[in-house]
Amino acid sequence: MCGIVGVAARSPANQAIYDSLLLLQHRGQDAAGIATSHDQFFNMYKAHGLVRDVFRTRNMRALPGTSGLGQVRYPTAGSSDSVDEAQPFYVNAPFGITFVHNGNLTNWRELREELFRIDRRHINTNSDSEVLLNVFAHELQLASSGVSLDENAVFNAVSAVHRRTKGAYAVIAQIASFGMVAFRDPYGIRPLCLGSLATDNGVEWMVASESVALTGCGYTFVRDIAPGEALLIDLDGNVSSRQCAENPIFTPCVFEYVYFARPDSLMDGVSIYDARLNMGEYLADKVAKNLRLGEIDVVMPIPDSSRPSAMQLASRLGLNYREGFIKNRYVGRTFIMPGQAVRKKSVRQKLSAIDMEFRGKNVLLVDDSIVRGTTSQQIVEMAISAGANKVFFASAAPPVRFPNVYGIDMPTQAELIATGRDTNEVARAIGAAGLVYQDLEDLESSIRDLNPGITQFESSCFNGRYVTGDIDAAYLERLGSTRGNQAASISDDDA
Ligand SMILES: O=P(O)(O)OC[C@H]1O[C@H](OP(=O)(O)OP(=O)(O)O)[C@H](O)[C@@H]1O
Ligand SMILES: NC(=O)CC[C@H](N)C(=O)O
Ligand SMILES: [Mg+2]
Repeated sequence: MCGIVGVAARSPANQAIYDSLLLLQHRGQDAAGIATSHDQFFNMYKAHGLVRDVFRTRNMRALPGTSGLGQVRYPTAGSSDSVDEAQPFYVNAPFGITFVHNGNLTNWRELREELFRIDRRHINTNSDSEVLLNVFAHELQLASSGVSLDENAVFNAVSAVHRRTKGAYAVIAQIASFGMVAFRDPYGIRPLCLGSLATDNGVEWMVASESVALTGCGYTFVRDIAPGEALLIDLDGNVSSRQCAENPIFTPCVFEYVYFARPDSLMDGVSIYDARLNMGEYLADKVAKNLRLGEIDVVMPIPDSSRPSAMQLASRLGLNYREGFIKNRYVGRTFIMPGQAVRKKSVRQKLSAIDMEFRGKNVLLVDDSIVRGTTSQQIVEMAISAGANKVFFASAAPPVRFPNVYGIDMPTQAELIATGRDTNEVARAIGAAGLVYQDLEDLESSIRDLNPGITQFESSCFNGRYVTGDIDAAYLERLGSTRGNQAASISDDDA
């Protein structure tokens, strides 16, 4: 789940891009990059690491220009080792394009083959994003051949991208000496929004994965980009847009609301914070049905993402709410780290228990989700060694039982703790005295209650339904044997 940003400003853009990437850091911790546009040149710098480690003053100085793009990466194709797969990407023809992508294409292997055989384009990495850029570049070449590059050609190229590609993509691209284009796949699986800032020199624009990047940099949130829509910001700052998909069907990723997005973001008309409070409300009702409330002394969140849900659950049930785990603020998010060994080690480095909150008590721990069980297994253990009498567990999301193919790196069923286990068996596997999972219907209602316009969700990791229609057992098997093995080898190396 990468974070992407594009800035079309009236003064140097590098600092605003850097600042917004810091605000999107929770979406990708593996690599960061910025490409700015100055005169007819692009300047680019990308490397492994967190934003604050990647960019030194000298790198920032080498990024002049009033517009540019940035990305923080969480790999879902290729590997985290290759800096060539960090973003932005660049192609020199047609015109010169820099490009950032959040999401994951599901037909990128076929497209790569097609690009080479028919379109005569070579892809030099295993990144699906490089494939997506080359499809866009090829289609832009076709759409502008024999005519001058204009808005029509750009929008026609995006329409062709929608026809050829499958999967999830939120994209921002810069076309040299022409402008910035941003678009979202026809299902709007990954988020993208627009903000503006009035300055003495005119209006500046920012496009970003989450509204927190806009507001944190002083921009005002304008609107979400619609599924299938493309937006063009020309060199004078004029914005135009067009629906480029034939049949857009809004189907946002439910996991953005559960875990990925920051609580202070507004996404597709929904406050993430409010959605998580609602998740706590619904979960509370299920907890009340499944556990004996009189047995619970205290409710605790697992920092950070579960806090709003845990707090709301406790308040609805009239139970005490305490913080029993303290988070080391210098350790990043565990779930998006590459490799199981490093994820496992990080939970211990990241969270420690305050013994006095546990001693002799029956605690209900609340997390936003249980995926591989890395966090919950260790946290229950820590609670018990801190002196807890009984440890119950509640998850604000349903059991994760299916691989994700749209930008969350969980390629195999085998890695998911709920695979082949019912709720009681998962409870035993994580060492909990009782476990309550949210129902999918309630999870979706938590979000839909705040925006009834969302009629369906991309909830494949919970229900195995893949909205793009191209995912079958053979696809998942191939994904597991390629990416799953790769993930396993990362964990071995890191162990
Ligand atoms: O079952 P698992 O495979 O452990 O995955 C689920 C856990 O991972 C995430 O936390 P993370 O540490 O990534 O981030 P957070 O600080 O935002 O909660 C999520 O919030 C759960 O706690
Ligand atoms: N999580 C993402 O959005 C990843 C983007 C792209 N698929 C990559 O692997 O770099
Ligand atoms: Mg967590």
